[in-house]
Amino acid sequence: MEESSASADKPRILLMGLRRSGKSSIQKVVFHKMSPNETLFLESTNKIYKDDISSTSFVNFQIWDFPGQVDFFDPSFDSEMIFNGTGALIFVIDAQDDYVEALGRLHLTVSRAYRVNPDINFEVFIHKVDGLSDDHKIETQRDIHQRANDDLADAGLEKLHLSFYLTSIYDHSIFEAFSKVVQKLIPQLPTLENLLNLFISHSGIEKAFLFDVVSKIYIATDSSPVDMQSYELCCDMIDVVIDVSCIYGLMEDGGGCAYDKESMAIIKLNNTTVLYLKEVTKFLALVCILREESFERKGLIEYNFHCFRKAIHEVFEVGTPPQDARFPRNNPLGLKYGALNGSAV
Ligand SMILES: Nc1nc2c(ncn2[C@@H]2O[C@H](COP(=O)(O)OP(=O)(O)OP(=O)(O)O)[C@@H](O)[C@H]2O)c(=O)[nH]1
Repeated sequence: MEESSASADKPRILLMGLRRSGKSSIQKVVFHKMSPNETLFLESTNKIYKDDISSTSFVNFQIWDFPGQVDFFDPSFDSEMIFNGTGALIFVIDAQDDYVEALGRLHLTVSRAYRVNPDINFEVFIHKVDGLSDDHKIETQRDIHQRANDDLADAGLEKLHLSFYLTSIYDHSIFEAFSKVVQKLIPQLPTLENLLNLFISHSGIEKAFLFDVVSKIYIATDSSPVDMQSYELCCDMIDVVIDVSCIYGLMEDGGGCAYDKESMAIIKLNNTTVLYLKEVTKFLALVCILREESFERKGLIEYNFHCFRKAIHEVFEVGTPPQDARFPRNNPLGLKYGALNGSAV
């Protein structure tokens, strides 16, 4: 396959693992909105499948799905070319199967890749955990963690760091894990986090996520801890907004776009919580969770959102964080604080 130099420059995420471990399913569910049940009919991948998702997603990476059994000793396997320019290598282990063989393969793969490019982030997805009880999940993770690191220590590769995630395509865990993998590859992450912290503290918001709309990966959030329930709620909101927009928002001839500059939604839940979604860029949306009483200061939130959106555009356009020289140090965005009577000060 001919690659343009632009796409060759993008950092790659490699998905590797034994046959039937779930690689293609992960890719289809996260990036192509395939429903988990449909993956039962996926055929086995026989050659490297390169999926460039940058035209639909903020995630400017290529995802390479490798066929189950790559033969590293095959001369046609050019490990220099493949591992150089790789940002993250995700190794998928089927937790419902006997994983001894997978562990051997994991060791072979990461040690080979590390020798070519020690800067790769090595991520291990302990996958298909939907079939396991909670205790069994913890035990499996502990066992895989221990054995994989023992193998590395025996080979003198203590510096090679593996990160582990429990994942399944049948819940949000796969999106959450992919979010973490992608976040590590975003150089602007600390800036985004700071901007989100400033935005929520000035606007009385409890939690805010910056989402890649098409994949529902969150590329950043404020620095308060993420609880799965909040994340799931925000993912569900994106689904609702996009689905309603697809059904009722497009032109009769099918023209238009389900997600554009005008996209925004407010959902009030029956427990005094409000969900607030607004377009930030072509691919990104801000999704916030806040209390009903904070939402009384809607004007303030909208003003602060406007400043936040502008700053995000600057971060990505210029590629550098807003400079202190241009923004006062204690309030780099020019945000306004909400007073208790609802007016901005
Ligand atoms: N229970 C469960 N099954 C899964 C999960 N992910 C994938 N599967 C199933 O695992 C089977 C194999 O999935 P594939 O995505 O084809 O696996 P692959 O690793 O791409 O396989 P090759 O192309 O042969 O290398 C399919 O029947 C999927 O439905 C999961 O999270 N939970």
